[in-house]
Amino acid sequence: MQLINEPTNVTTQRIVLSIKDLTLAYQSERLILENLHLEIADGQVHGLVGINGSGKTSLLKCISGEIDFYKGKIFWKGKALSYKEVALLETNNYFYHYLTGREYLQIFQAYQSQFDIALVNEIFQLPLHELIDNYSTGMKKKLAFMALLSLDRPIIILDEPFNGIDIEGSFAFRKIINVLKEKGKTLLITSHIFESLTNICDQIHYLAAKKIYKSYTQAEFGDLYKDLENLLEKQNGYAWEKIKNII
Ligand SMILES: Nc1ncnc2c1ncn2[C@@H]1O[C@H](COP(=O)(O)OP(=O)(O)OP(=O)(O)O)[C@@H](O)[C@H]1O
Repeated sequence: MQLINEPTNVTTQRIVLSIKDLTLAYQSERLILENLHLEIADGQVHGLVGINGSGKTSLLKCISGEIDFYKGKIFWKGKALSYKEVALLETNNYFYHYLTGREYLQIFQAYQSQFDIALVNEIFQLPLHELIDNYSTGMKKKLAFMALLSLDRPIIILDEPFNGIDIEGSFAFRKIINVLKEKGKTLLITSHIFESLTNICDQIHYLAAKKIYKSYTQAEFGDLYKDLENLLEKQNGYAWEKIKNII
């Protein structure tokens, strides 16, 4: 039996999600991603970190099919990836104003009738009878996460899932992510909360200079933290020296 967070050796596992030579520019034609490569093995949870604006959300949107004007190829099990393989939790979630939480989830339930709204809500405790408009930011994110769980897709992409979520909710999210992993789903998650990723990921990728700059296995997560500290020091060393004189 393999423990959930036991280090996995990616070289011995079958690569299922493969991104090759991905290059992306928006209208301005400034390159956001350039010849980016990324591989994820079957049933693994991978994290994606990088400074604000480095292109994490853009990459996730390419994988989920929301952006289709990139160059390069994305493969799922050796074939061109279809957006139907992917479930995406976006950073910000938008809802129709006049729906209650329950009505929203019932739309998803239509696709998977065995999805038990009441059971899942025992974990999240949302006031499902209320209009979503009256939900807080964190409650909306929980609702969107619940809806995503009803979609039985092999690739699950979570963009900043822990943003705005209370401690209990983050704990529940992590537990559910581990269940999804046990069920063989492949997950890619961004987060600015380093510890939220180290607890659940098999690998973490650092996105910088428009590509996957460096990838870290579980045994190397400590190096990632040190690398980030060193990078910050190198880039802004002078400012760090002087800042105490001006604030
Ligand atoms: N629709 C768009 N049109 C033009 N430029 C965009 C668009 N969306 C994102 N960008 C630019 O692409 C770059 C990458 O943005 P992206 O949102 O992918 O970064 P990120 O790493 O997810 O950032 P953050 O950590 O702040 O969420 C940024 O410079 C951003 O301004």
